[in-house]
Amino acid sequence: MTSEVNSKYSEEEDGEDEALAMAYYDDDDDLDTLTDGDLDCSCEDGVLGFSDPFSSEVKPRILLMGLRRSGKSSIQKVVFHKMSPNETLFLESTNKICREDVSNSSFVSFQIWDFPGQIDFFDPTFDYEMIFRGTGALIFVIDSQDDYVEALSRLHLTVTRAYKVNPDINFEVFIHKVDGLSDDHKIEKQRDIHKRANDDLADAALERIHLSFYLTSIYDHSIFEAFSKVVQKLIPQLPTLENLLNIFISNSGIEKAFLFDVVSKIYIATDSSPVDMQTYELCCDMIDVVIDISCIYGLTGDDAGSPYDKESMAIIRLNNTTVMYLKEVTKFLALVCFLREESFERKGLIDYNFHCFRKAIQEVFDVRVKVQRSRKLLSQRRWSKQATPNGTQGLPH
Ligand SMILES: Nc1nc2c(ncn2[C@@H]2O[C@H](COP(=O)(O)OP(=O)(O)OP(=O)(O)O)[C@@H](O)[C@H]2O)c(=O)[nH]1
Repeated sequence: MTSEVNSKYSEEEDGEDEALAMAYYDDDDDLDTLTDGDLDCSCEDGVLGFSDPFSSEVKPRILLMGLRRSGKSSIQKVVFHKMSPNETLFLESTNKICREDVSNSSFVSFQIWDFPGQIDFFDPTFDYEMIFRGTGALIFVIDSQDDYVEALSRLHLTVTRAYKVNPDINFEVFIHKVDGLSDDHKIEKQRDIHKRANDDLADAALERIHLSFYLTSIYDHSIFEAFSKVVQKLIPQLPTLENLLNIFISNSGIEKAFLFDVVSKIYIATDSSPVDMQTYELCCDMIDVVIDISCIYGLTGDDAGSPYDKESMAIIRLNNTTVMYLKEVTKFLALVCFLREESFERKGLIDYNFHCFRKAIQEVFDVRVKVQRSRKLLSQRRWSKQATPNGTQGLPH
């Protein structure tokens, strides 16, 4: 395997008024163009954050719940704090709700709430209605190496309570610690847990509650993949991003492309072809290589900046005629592509199309920022109206 990692790569000129048009790849080496209309980057509700119908904040909650020692804190530490899986052996039990903002370190913006193992819904000091009301996703972690009868009844109680308060929550069940199980055993456990959990809901006449199941472990990439899917469901512009990726790869002779949040290694979108775990793992490894090499060789002594910047790019040639190509999209996002060596000969074309892709993504982000600003203004106005008894005074300009 050979690799080139270039943190000082000069990009094409960013012409402000340049038409958004993507050149496309075909076997005849022709270059044609697609117009703005083909690149549908419209945003239905105009927010590239997360849908949060309950508050003016664009940051929904992701709750981590489950029995004691099921692995909740480990998941959070490994995915968002780069803790090595072995270090989680020394984590102390969580005894109060730990809230963490994930928005400062990466584009993917939400709050994670890590709950202590045993939550008592009947405890009057625990305002679960308030908590569930602003929740986007509830992740329930089940330890697959332990007896899960109690976990299933806890799952049922939690889900039914949460659903009553907020039927829009996505319910995600992580069948966790599967590293100790054989492949057959994993499938068998998943089938059994799936059946029992859904039977419990059917018995309570709550079949309409949809549970999604994932086999996870902190000792491989499965936890990152599962988290990626949880997060993707909360991005209202996902179809737009997928659409842009589809157009980009089909016009550039690329086989697969992922849009990654570099800090967490969560992929926020990919094209519509199926994801295979090995490809995803290779992408994660590539991001690690780029960040590590950039940290060692990319930062000068007086430079306290980030090892990942707008000039970051990398090419890795695998020994099976596949090329991996990574490029910076925004401060927090990278595009990682898989393509055949012969397609990579048309790198100029790919770079041009990438340039158009990046512009389109930027437009989607700009809409998000605009909407965030107007939401903030709106909530400030509401607040100032509430502050004056007759509501006649508006917000000072
Ligand atoms: N084998 C294996 N062990 C894991 C995995 N995830 C977590 N663990 C271990 O499970 C134990 C409990 O993990 P925690 O993260 O503290 O569990 P928790 O759910 O936060 O526990 P409480 O804070 O008590 O609710 C630790 O020893 C972890 O190392 C996994 O994927 N595989």
